[in-house]
Amino acid sequence: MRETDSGTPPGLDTHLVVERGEFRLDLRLRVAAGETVALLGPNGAGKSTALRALAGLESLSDGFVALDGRELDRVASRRGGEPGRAQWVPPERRRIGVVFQDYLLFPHLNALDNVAFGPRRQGLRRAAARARAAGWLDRVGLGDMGDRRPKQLSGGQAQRVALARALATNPALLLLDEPLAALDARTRLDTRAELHRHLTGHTGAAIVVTHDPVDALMLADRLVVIEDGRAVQEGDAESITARPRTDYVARLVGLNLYRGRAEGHRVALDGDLTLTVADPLDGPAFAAFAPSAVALFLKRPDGSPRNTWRATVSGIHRHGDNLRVQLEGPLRAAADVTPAAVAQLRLEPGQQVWAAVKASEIRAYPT
Ligand SMILES: Nc1ncnc2c1ncn2[C@@H]1O[C@H](COP(=O)(O)OP(=O)(O)OP(=O)(O)O)[C@@H](O)[C@H]1O
Repeated sequence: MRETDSGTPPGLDTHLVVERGEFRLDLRLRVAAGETVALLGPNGAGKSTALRALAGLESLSDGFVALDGRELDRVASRRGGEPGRAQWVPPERRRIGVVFQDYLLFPHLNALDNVAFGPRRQGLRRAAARARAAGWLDRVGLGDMGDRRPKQLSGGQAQRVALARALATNPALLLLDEPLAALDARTRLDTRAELHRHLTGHTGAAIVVTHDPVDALMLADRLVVIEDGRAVQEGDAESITARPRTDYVARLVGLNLYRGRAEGHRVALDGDLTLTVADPLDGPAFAAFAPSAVALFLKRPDGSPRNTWRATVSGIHRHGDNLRVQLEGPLRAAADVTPAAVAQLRLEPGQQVWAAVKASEIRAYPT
């Protein structure tokens, strides 16, 4: 691996602490050069605050930001009063490219000059900066739109110009805040694929903030889930999907998740229900199963070695080709059933049913 002057591997190394009234962001994060990390989390988790702090637009209460071995920000020891800055590089001198939702393009410059702005700042002459900008507009498929003002571009086009503008400076760190959120479904699909290509070609580190698990899975090498200012789970898509550790993550990946205590093949859940699982385990455990693993019956099913419980239907919604049935009772759970099954069982809110899940469909793992 390439090394920086200080001998550290290139990329981002940071500990962000931002205190703002009740809210506290406390996030330790490393992103290698060439790697894309998705920051995922519910509203108000602190995702945008993290990006703004990295860009230098938000003051750290504590911690540091180092990029390619160079410190951009460090808060001096806080003992005895207000935090001071031991190191501070202003936003415009950080090698960071940003695409923020509320900060897309300069309205008074055309697309070409928007993209040329960064290279100009880096000291390139006007003609050279424009040539580089034209090259980037080409790469995002907007070679013929250089003379358009932002208000003459569609949302998707403006987003691509913003991406070209961020990449044109060859940033060591690329920050994208909900890059696809404003786009309609069709444009989103195309832009996501295109963005993925650019991220793959980008040699610096990249962080993408998103609400959308599909965007995160498609764009990033690694996911970091933050809730209430802290990282609650991180890993690749496979490990997070297989073993969610919070209710938010479980909902995100579409699983029913419960906490309990395992003793061999039995997991006693925090309510008073005990599940039988296929793989034995001991100690505090999570148990998770997919909504599609839940079968519904009007009468208690017998014979098969299933987990069964009595439940009340609290809601029915369309979910892809199936219907998702929300169940209340000793276990709050979602069940995916076919429209035919809903009709046959005459399911409706308020109705009592029996729910069943096979032991082999339940994943149990330590907390
Ligand atoms: N300018 C501000 N002044 C005071 N509090 C703020 C400000 N901006 C954000 N907050 C608070 O800081 C916390 C983190 O907000 P932040 O915008 O970083 O979350 P987020 O994860 O990006 O959320 P979203 O997905 O809704 O954009 C929230 O509790 C929010 O209410």
